[in-house]
Amino acid sequence: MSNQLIKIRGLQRHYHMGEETVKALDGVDLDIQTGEFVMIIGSSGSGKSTLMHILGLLDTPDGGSLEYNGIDVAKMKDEELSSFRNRTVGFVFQQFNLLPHLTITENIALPLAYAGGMKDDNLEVAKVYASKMGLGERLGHKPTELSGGQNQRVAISRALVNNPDILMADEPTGALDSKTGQEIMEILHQLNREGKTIIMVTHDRELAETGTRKITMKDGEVIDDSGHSVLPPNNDMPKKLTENYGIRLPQLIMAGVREGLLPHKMRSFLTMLGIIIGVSSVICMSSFSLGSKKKQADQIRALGSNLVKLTNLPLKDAELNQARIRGSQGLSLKDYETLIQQDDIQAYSAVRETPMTVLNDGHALKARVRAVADNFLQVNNLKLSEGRDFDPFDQNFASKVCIVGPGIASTVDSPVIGNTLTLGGIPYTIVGILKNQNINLKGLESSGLKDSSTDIIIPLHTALTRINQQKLRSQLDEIQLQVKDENQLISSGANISKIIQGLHNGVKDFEIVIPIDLLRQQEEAGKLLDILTVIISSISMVVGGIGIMNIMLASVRERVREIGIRRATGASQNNILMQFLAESVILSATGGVFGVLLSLLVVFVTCSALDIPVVFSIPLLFISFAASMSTGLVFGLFPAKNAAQLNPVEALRSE
Ligand SMILES: Nc1ncnc2c1ncn2[C@@H]1O[C@H](COP(=O)(O)OP(=O)(O)OP(=O)(O)O)[C@@H](O)[C@H]1O
Repeated sequence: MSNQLIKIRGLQRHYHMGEETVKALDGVDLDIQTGEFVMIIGSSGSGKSTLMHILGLLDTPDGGSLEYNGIDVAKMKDEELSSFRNRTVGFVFQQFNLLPHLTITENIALPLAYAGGMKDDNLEVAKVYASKMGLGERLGHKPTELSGGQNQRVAISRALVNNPDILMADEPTGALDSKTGQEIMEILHQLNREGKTIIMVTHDRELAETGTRKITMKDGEVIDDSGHSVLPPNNDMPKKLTENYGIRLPQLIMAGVREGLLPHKMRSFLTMLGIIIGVSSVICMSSFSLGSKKKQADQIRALGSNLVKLTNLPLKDAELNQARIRGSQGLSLKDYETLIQQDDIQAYSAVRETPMTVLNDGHALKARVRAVADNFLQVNNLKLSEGRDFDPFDQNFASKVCIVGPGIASTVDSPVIGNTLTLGGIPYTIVGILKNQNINLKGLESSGLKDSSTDIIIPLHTALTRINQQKLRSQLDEIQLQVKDENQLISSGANISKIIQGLHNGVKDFEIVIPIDLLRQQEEAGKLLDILTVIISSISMVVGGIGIMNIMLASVRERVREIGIRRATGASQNNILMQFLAESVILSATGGVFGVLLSLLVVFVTCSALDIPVVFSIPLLFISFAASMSTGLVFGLFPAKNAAQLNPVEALRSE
């Protein structure tokens, strides 16, 4: 059974700096066996650290070969290299390289997280290692609260936590006083006795003698090698270099919040502002628009749903003469009687406005007198608060009766029902009072709907038989038809128009008004505003996204060393990419959540103040949130890629 662990042939690492080439390693041949404690010594700049970094797969050589247990590392992909750093080798550095914002336990648990372990289990394992190193009292502390020796123990615990075969230590006692240094060395010797292969770089000649083997380097070459120590054969199977491996999503999100958001609260908030404004403005504008449209539609329905109205077109005298000559009398009872025979009509009425003086007990009243036929109340969605509707007798025998709006009723002595009003010099008995509709008609003028509060309604037949008709004036001012199906309004309107054109010998002296359709047309016109809102919100999101990209680039720059440490403990390029991507998505998604919450607040407050119904487009809430997340994803990709592509050694060396 072979003891051979590492085989190096002709290893080279050259740095090109302009014209000059620095040969950090220049053709190194070396074999290292399992269980050795190899001390690498040499003057400053002789290539010791470079060799260690290449052995630890933190750096790649320019030439030569490196094999671990017979496996050529040049053929390994990033995931395999990362898995190797995570499980087969543990690093201990002169400057400890601990993450300052993590506790001792979390620092020790870092390689376990990259090995895919569950957070709670990882922390338990980390505590065991910390206790073994005498750090049991310091588990919740941060590295800045510990002494150098204690920090180095933490680093050793972290290097050991995945139970690697090899420990690589670069000047592990360099930053410690001699007594603490001796304690650390004692730990390393103990680990070597327990079977770990240790490769250590040192300047200290005395320390160099304490290993089982000493290698001396100069100018990138091995100039002296004390040779293999006699070791028992190794029967352990080599560790598999790749297994199920990777950091879990909840840990990634937690890390994103703790390391990306919380340490820089103000900066994060300001970065989110673009997203918050974008998301909240699009939701608010859509809710206001939906709310006011709903309000108008509700009001129009309250004033009579499924309504198609025919009115006389206001024509000048000459045009009116022409129309009469061509045989059109304007809207007439004949038109009305023809239309109400149509199958798609469920209720109908005809109206003629009758300007008359109205007297109540000798006092003039400001009122609109309307003579109406058939189902006027039903078609106009009017209800009576008292009394009765006209009956067929009233209509057929031209009764002198009237129904009054609540505004008129309030001016009449009670009991109002049975009282009389004088219309055009003739007394009319009040038989009914209209219920107050409580509708604010502001904004609905274009729909042709009017408030009926000051109306006085009399039977159409009464008006046509008792009141003198003006010359040229058409019989009816308005024909109101209630269509069975709201969806058929437009086609019914077209059909009605065709019939009347026929009856009027092609004279276009009438117009068709469909209040709900008018509203729809207004909505169509309002779409431009919707598009504008979406464009402005998108611009805001892009600005927010650029802000996120900027901050993430700054964050990557600030955390280069952290990236190096993570790579050394087993993070793959993909892990780093995901970590920074998670941070930017968390940033933008949090902005999205704030944006949604802000819009909910603004919409509730504003709509209550303006008496507009609160309407949210639920799909839009989700779309806005998804858009904010995507912004983080898209704009976070570039900084995250930058982070992932950093060279681990250069990242570790950065200040
Ligand atoms: N990124 C780099 N770019 C250019 N030259 C480099 C780089 N890294 C190392 N070198 C050079 O390679 C040579 C070997 O460096 P290395 O760090 O391996 O030496 P060392 O023996 O570990 O030195 P020390 O004991 O001072 O840490 C040095 O001359 C160094 O300047």
